[in-house]
Amino acid sequence: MDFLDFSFLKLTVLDIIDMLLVAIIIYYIYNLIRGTIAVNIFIGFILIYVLYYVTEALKMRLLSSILGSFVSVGFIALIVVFQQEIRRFLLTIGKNISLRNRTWLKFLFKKEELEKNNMAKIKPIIDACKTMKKTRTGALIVFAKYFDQDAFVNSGEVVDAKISKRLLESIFQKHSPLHDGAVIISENLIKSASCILPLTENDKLPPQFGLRHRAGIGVTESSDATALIVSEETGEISYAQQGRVKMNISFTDLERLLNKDFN
Ligand SMILES: Nc1ncnc2c1ncn2[C@@H]1O[C@H](COP(=O)(O)OP(=O)(O)OP(=O)(O)O)[C@@H](O)[C@H]1O
Repeated sequence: MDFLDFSFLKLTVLDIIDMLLVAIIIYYIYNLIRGTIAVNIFIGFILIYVLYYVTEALKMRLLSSILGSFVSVGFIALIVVFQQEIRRFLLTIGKNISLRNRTWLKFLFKKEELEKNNMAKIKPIIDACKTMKKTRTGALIVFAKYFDQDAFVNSGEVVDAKISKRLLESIFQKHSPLHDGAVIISENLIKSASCILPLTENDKLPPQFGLRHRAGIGVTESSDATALIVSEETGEISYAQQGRVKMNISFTDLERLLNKDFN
């Protein structure tokens, strides 16, 4: 069978390491975009890429040249389509580096002291959520690790105030002029209020999720922020992270999540 050349199947140890590394990268990319519509585009692109290699190895010239040109242009298209995910990926790398620095900080300044300080920051937020849950006050609070001036300030009102239970409750109470939209917390401050966020396009969300939940999830798809949503309808608290949402969480869970993500 001269026309079939399977010489490309000869594997060396380096090839196996190479494939393992590619598999790990693909797994991480998949994990990053799981639950978002980007996953379908990603799977489609991987299939075309595999097909291209198969047709090239089988020397199907016409098909492989068509797929080849698609793959080369596809890389540019991928950058455009996945710009939000690429941005999140780069932010995750940066975040991991700063997390490592924080581990050193814990060695330098006792772990318990950092946790105590963190709890002092989280408590007013949890207490405000308890009240808003009871009074069925809708709220959307975003915790941004990097405060993106353009994204958050342009659409809302600058607040730049210390985090306090009463301030959060006042912002979200129904008659406040700032109650519509999201509050952004960053750098230990309530940076802005009444911010308009990008809505998620995820079509697999529960039907009861309206604009507040969609905005909370949307902001976590396009940035490394996390979002806390108090439902006006049910008082339920949801927590969104990387485009995924945990519904109806308890205050103990909320405390654990904020302790992990907001410091
Ligand atoms: N793009 C947006 N960015 C930030 N907040 C938004 C955005 N769109 C809508 N909101 C907020 O969501 C509110 C409307 O919420 P809606 O009832 O549609 O949401 P929901 O997810 O069903 O939540 P709830 O359970 O509280 O009703 C608006 O009053 C506004 O405060």
